[in-house]
Amino acid sequence: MIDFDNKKQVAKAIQYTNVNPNLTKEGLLKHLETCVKYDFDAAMIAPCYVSLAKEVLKGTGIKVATTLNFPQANDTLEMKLAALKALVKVEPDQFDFPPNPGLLIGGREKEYFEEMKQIVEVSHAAGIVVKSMLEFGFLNEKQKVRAAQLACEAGIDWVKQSSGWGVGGCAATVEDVKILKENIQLPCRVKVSGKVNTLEKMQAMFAAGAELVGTSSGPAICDGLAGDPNAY
Ligand SMILES: O=C[C@H](O)COP(=O)(O)O
Repeated sequence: MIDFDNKKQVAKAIQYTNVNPNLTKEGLLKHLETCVKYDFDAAMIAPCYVSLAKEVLKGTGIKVATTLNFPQANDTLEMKLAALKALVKVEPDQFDFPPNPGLLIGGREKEYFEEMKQIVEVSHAAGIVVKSMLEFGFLNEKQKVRAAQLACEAGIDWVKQSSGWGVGGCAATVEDVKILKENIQLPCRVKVSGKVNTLEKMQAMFAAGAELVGTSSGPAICDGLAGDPNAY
């Protein structure tokens, strides 16, 4: 567990996110500048900006994290793998992707699992860390448990209860973080996201088992201010 009185440790548990489709190159550069200023763990940005972010953040130790088939989740596996092939070429350190919730809800666990497994295999071979956004807003209790277990079995590095963009109130809850934590084992770990916009909320999520947070309120959290609840 990090020391929440230590700003450096707090910053190093934050992946500062701006994956808005209307983000311009200038906006991206400002975002990266903020990542450097606070020394966040990662800049979480859209795939179209990975190359530029890699160049700008070179030597800072700040990771470049991005997304795959985000936020919709329902491309075919073939499409996801083709996009992944292109993503591997621009060398992000990590990416977050949503496995298709409809497969799990429809009882097609094998396909749900297989999708994650194949994505993990390609990514790990390229040295890329993979996080699954399990979109708990779509799932009932039993499905949430299975989603976490299957992601862990498939070799996913980090499970996350939501992209922060899904349905069903995508705001993170302590209960959902606990479900993740209780249904995975190391080396799989828990990332949380969705309206985690204050230090207090981050602290509560970490007490429940999260070790990383994806948030658009990184600076506000570090400065002890309230983040923008309507950031997205
Ligand atoms: O980490 C991903 C989400 O987009 C976070 O957004 P949010 O902090 O505005 O809820």
